[in-house]
Amino acid sequence: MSDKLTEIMAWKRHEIAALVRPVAESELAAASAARPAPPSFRAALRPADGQLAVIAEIKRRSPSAGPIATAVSAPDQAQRYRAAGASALSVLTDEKYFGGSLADLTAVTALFHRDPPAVPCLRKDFMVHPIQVLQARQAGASAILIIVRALTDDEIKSLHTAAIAAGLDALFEIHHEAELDRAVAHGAKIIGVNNRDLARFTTDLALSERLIPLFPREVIAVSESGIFTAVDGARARAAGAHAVLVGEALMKAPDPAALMAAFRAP
Ligand SMILES: O=P(O)(O)OC[C@@H](O)[C@@H](O)c1c[nH]c2ccccc12
Repeated sequence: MSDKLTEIMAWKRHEIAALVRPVAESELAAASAARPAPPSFRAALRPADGQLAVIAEIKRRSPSAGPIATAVSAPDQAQRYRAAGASALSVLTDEKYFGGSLADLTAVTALFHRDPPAVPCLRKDFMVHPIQVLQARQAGASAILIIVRALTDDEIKSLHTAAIAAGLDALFEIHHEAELDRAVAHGAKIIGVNNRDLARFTTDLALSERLIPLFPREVIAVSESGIFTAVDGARARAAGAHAVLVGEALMKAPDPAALMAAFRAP
């Protein structure tokens, strides 16, 4: 595992230590039933028109890019992305490394509740315990992230079981072929290739081109990171991606709608 990812996961375990307690599937189901059902993340990634789905990420900064758009309001950015045609949103909720928060996610889903239509939101964070899945459901998320290379099989099983109990989808993120086998073994329905190597902070879409063709046909494929241009979007589509997950390029785009259209251009 990359040293930066190791560092972040260690921080995350420390950060949530005070919250950690057993979380029964019944509690997750009750938390889900107590709130309006969130829009389906999985359905958003297979649009009826067959076009490439765009998951637009709200990301103020990152270890690899540094500051991106540090003063942006999450609800404002969410509205901008919705107006631009985003299929779904990815909302960073890690504060230390990415400048996000659970409050951001709650504000975005509350906005969509007040002012429909709602766009499904992925809670983008380093998940290590079901308590974070409960937090995600309570914040109105539609999906959570499972970073395969950073978790044991028991941890993955625990998070995936909790997500299912809470009525959430799970985006399994991989960076190597061995991780694809693990994700499939866990019954992943949505698998993303992170084109960024968190050890060297390099990105290479060749990773999506190599790994996505190996996915089982029924799995929804997402190409994540380092997608900036129409060519990048075309490469992801040609590799067999159903969706792209884009942060920095869309956070910096003067016209997010034009950039999303460019990713989808035939
Ligand atoms: O800003 P980019 O290069 O478009 O990357 C977006 C997204 O893929 C990236 O932020 C990401 C992919 N996997 C993650 C896991 C945690 C935090 C962030 C990420």
